[in-house]
Amino acid sequence: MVIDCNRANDTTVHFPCLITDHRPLPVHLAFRGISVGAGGRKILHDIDGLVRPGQILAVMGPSGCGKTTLLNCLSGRLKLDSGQIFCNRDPLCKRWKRKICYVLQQDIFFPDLTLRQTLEYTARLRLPDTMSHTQKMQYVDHIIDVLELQHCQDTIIGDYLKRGLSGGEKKRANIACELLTNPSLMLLDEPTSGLDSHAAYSLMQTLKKYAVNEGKTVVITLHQPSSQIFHLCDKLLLLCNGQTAYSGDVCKVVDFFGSIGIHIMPHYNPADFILEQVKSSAEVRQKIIHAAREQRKSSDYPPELRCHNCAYMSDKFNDHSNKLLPNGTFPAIEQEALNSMEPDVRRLWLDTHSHASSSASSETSESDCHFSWPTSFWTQLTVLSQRNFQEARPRMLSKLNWVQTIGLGIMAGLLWFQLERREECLHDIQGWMFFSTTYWMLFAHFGALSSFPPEREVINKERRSGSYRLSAYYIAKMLGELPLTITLPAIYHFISYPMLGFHSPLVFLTLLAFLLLNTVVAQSVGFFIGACCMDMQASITVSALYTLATQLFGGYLATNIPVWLTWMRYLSMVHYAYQNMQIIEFSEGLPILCAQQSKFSICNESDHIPVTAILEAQGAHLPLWANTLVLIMFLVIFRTLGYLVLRYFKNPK
Ligand SMILES: Nc1ncnc2c1ncn2[C@@H]1O[C@H](COP(=O)(O)OP(=O)(O)OP(=O)(O)O)[C@@H](O)[C@H]1O
Repeated sequence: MVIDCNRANDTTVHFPCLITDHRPLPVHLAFRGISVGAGGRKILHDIDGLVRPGQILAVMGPSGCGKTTLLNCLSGRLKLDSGQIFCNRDPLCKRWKRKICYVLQQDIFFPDLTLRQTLEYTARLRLPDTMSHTQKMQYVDHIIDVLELQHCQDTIIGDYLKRGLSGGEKKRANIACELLTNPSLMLLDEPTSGLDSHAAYSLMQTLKKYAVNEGKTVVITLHQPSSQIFHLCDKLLLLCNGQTAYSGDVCKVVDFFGSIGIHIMPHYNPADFILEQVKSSAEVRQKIIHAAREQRKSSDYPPELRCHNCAYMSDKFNDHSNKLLPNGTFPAIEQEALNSMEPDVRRLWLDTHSHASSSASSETSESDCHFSWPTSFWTQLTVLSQRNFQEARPRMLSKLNWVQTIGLGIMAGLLWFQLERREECLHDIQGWMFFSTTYWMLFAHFGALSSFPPEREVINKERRSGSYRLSAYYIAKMLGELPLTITLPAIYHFISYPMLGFHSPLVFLTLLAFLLLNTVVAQSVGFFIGACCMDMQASITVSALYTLATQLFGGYLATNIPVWLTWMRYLSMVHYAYQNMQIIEFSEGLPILCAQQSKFSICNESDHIPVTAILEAQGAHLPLWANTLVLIMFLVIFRTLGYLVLRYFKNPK
């Protein structure tokens, strides 16, 4: 049920009409003793932090100090060497991970979709099937409203080649996509970088209002905030070489530095001041880190982060705590721990566990422990097919591609215009077939190869956030792009083949079918190589080698292949399509008349050359059905291999 969500007043940020059942729990986030290493060195060392619903925790520090690494840990994407992360005193588990959104530093989108289309597809994929389409669209409207994106909702996202949204609008779009899932905890990696001071402040203000009004918990990394932005944050975690330089209230940081003899000059931006200190001499840095360590022993250090509270935060406790007793109370050990909590934390903890317990008896209990997809396979397949079609259309059917196809169709038609059915013209008829199959093989292969790297970025981002199944994406990609893949070769065939010489509609359509099958197979191989090679240069080299070998062994350029190399012919996809086109073309219509000085021995007994003699001259023996079967096997094998590579070898962590 959608409840009416009128603005309380003009200044209130109003968040999506919430279905009461889906209103997420506020999150009290605490992390303690986080240590992480990579590449043989420690990146984060014993990091603590705490942030409550409605608050913003700013993570600051010089470049390379470990801010992004910390967010990766908090989102659950990076395994900790040691330390603990708690949401409402629950260890971070799958149930909580689904309530977290992570806005990456890079704005990764499909550049040809408009902002509105991007948000609509995200909503259709990530909001549960229990919501109607209208409700999902209402969510989108509200998000656009909240993030003040109305004026650019129909602008394409754009990239460095096509102008689209501005940098600030892209950042907001990035955040909007994540907010659509109505998360409890938001992690944002440098959302203000690259924005001018006004855009950065305005974005931070929106986030602040959102956090306060909706009770969201926000963790944000900042590089060099203005003092206005700095004071919008409630908590600060200052990092220095992966160690804590300060963890506490923003308003107390200047006093903290003052207490160790580092005083801020009047009218100085405190954010600039503290960053300068953690970037200064090793001696000063050590002094600050030491003071931050001492700060942990002080009485006003949050009790949640102190070690003597370890008992009630232990995994053991939390294992038991998921079970509310039948009489509605908790076991004695937990009751004792509950009494030691601050009132607001206790309330959140009780909410969390009563929610977990009540849902334990319902259908949703499974999804609390195990990951479940927000939408069904069918929904994912239909939405992704539509999105793939819409996203790929401007790229695959661009004006330039149309011009190229029509121009080439006319050129091929004129070059091989109305060829006679004589042995002297045989090589030219075969030339048209071979050219057509190899050209469309290259077009589809390199098209798939070049489109995959940018698309992979978006897919990886969406897979990391658990938006859909890989299988749904994979099938949708094939289905969504199929009409686009076959359009241009079909247009080429419609133009060039009748100019060459038209026998019957059946021959025309069968030749077209093999041309298209060959194109789709080539696209599969391109997709497979694109999925395997992360390096574009390497994938181009592998593709060039394969497609050139395919042409050389296709049966047209070289017919006297050394015996020990004949097996290569069977790896050439063009070979099969080319053979089939010959079988069809030379079996129907007028026969090919022998030349006076014929190279075919059969011409001693007959005045025309049968199709079998033409194929034998090339050393080809497979019948039509066998060539077709091999082409289909190529298609199935490369599509399956592409899926397996993405599923098991290029699985984003
Ligand atoms: N997988 C890895 N292997 C080795 N070193 C790594 C790895 N990941 C990160 N690092 C190193 O860890 C340090 C912290 O990286 P991180 O990206 O967290 O820094 P950051 O504070 O977010 O930097 P910036 O502000 O420039 O984005 C860097 O020195 C980086 O080179």
